[in-house]
Amino acid sequence: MVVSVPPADAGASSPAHGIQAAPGVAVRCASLVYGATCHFDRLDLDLAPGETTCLLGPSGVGKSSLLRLIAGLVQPGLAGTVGADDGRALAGRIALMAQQDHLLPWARVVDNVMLGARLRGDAADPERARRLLRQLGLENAEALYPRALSGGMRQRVALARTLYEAAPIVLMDEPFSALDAVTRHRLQGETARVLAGCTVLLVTHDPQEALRLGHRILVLAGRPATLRAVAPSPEPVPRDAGSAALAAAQGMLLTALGAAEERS
Ligand SMILES: Nc1ncnc2c1ncn2[C@@H]1O[C@H](COP(=O)(O)OP(=O)(O)OP(=O)(O)O)[C@@H](O)[C@H]1O
Repeated sequence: MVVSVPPADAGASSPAHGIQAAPGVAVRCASLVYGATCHFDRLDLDLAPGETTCLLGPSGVGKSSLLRLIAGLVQPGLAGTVGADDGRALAGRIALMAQQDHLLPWARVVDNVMLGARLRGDAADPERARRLLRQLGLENAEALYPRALSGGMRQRVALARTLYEAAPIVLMDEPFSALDAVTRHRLQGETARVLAGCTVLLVTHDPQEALRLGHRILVLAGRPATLRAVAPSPEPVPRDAGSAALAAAQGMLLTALGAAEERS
């Protein structure tokens, strides 16, 4: 999904991407019910303004559904209210990177990155798209079509397309899952830098990723599922993957995830 970004508010403090102040997001009374199965019910979630919240939990618990609810996508069985803490509408202020990359097969990489602008009828900025592609290690891929890309390259194009939107609220569903370990580590850092100051919800199955990137870490688990917070280590993000504090936090997070599996 690609959504439009209105002009910056006059006088608003700007996050690193220089567009708009990022609001907090409040999800209230969220539920996901299919037939007799209640995945979650009356769930509340707050995303702090300008911070990254990482969401973990067992497969099938409802993480992507929660993301879709915030994005305003309609899904049978999914309900709840979502609002911004600045009182303004969320529409046009969210960028979503879904699990599927949704690249257009007939458009070159650079045009896929600028797809949102094109769909809105906005002037596209090829230089900015190329800069993002370079940052994500795709400097030689801009003229290729998606059929010529590996799975990891496709995922990086989808990431570039999400970052190109410069939206103040960014929702990402396992954005680095198809990448090799070294590339993943590098792009986690790049992404954190580009998204500094944005309100981000990042779904991941990787505890270390959550610990590197999350100002807050939440685990969704149980049936019906509930949210539990796990303390991140105190350093600023992106955290050093090799730090002792991160290793200590990882032990606690793995224990929480083990308990979550048992509850689900
Ligand atoms: N149309 C449907 N009918 C019945 N159940 C559905 C339907 N669509 C989704 N579900 C169920 O909703 C649950 C939540 O799915 P969701 O994709 O949100 O989970 P998730 O936590 O993101 O999973 P994963 O980590 O594997 O991506 C799953 O158990 C899934 O089987």
